[in-house]
Amino acid sequence: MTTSTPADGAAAPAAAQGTASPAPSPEIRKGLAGVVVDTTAVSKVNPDTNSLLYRGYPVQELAARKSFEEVAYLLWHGELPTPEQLAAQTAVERENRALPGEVRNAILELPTSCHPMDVCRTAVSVMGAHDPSAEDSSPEAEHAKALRLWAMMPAVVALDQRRRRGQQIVDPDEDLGYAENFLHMTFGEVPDACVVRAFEVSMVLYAEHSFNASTFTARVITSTLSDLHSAVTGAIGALKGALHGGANEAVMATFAEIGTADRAAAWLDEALADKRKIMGFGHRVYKSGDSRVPTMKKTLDDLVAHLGTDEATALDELYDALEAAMTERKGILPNLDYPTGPAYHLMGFDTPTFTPLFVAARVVGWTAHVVEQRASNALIRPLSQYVGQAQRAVP
Ligand SMILES: CC(=O)SCCNC(=O)CCNC(=O)[C@H](O)C(C)(C)COP(=O)(O)OP(=O)(O)OC[C@H]1O[C@@H](n2cnc3c(N)ncnc32)[C@H](O)[C@@H]1OP(=O)(O)O
Ligand SMILES: O=C([O-])CC(=O)C(=O)O
Repeated sequence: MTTSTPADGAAAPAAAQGTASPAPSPEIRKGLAGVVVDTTAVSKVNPDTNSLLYRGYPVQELAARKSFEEVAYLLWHGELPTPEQLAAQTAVERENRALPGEVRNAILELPTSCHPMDVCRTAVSVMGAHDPSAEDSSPEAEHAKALRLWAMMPAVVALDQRRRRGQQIVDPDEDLGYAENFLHMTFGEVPDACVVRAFEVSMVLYAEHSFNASTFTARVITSTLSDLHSAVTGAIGALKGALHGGANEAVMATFAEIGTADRAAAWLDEALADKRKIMGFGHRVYKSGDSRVPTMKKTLDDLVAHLGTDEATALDELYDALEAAMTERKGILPNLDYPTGPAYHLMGFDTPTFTPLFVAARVVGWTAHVVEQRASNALIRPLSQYVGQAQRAVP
């Protein structure tokens, strides 16, 4: 026999105390949907106006006018940097781009068959084990660790894609900006400005998104007074799933399954009949469109026009056909993972590298939230309603 009780920690029901009233049922919000759990000053997601503000600035304006480095500074410090502040951050970022030997060796020991998100997770864990101030949680130490971690992530992602392709590892180039250097380490050369710009826009758009599942994971871990690298390691695990960051690579699997634009509607009807979730569509917070999609779709279209290949045009047509069919059948709109998937493919990244690219950007948001959580901490520990066996004697 199973029993249903009030939430653990709640007052015992009157019935259990010998009176007749039934046990009150606690309100359960599955998946914490619609629950406000804390305040934040890092970003504001507004589904009513389809807007996203980073520290008060509209993200599409930041994507158009600011570098990813400037946006990272803004998210960490609350204000855009002065030229001196940016130069100081840039100097530290460039100094820390090369992976320490122990991180590089740990990656090279992993099987090339493991998922690149496992590589990211392991790399961050090893960075934490070797970080001289791993256990120092002062705001200064946390910012310094966040900056080092952010600076090293491109080398992790690039090294892993190259080793899986059997290519020689490319060292960072201190004369290049963040986005150019990332692409240089991955592809052995800096691509055209249009590709660099598209990549940088994706980094800005992916950098932060309030209390999404991976950021909340980082905040839960921080709330126990654990360290920053543990919080980021856990967040990477949460981002890997297909309902969150893993959707950007799942989008490419969908496109591969469909093949061509003319097959999109029929494919969708069958997938929906089979009750499949269509990756890259839908969102827990935005119900009438993701604020970031118009900017990223325009960036994808620019990339397609710039490349001018049949493959790029066909991919864009397939994108439009599936979006139109999904809007018509279900009224469910694309999220950011929908345009970033094909954009990363056209830039030349392997599909399993897409979610690690999301990590490289979101590490900024995660660490901004770690600092915010620590500054005003309360252990995150919700209640549950027990529905298991009633109390019984051990035989
Ligand atoms: C950057 C990011 O992390 S954005 C999210 C990336 N994830 C994805 O793209 C995965 C696909 N999308 C989904 O699974 C969902 O839309 C989520 C998980 C993102 C949001 O889910 P929720 O807010 O919990 O919405 P929920 O799952 O309750 O959906 C409501 C209804 O819409 C349907 N629905 C939502 N998204 C989809 C989808 N992508 N494909 C098909 N149906 C969908 C659900 O089946 C449900 O239908 P029902 O009421 O008939 O049962
Ligand atoms: O907010 C969410 O739930 C998911 C998302 O779009 C993100 O993390 O960028």
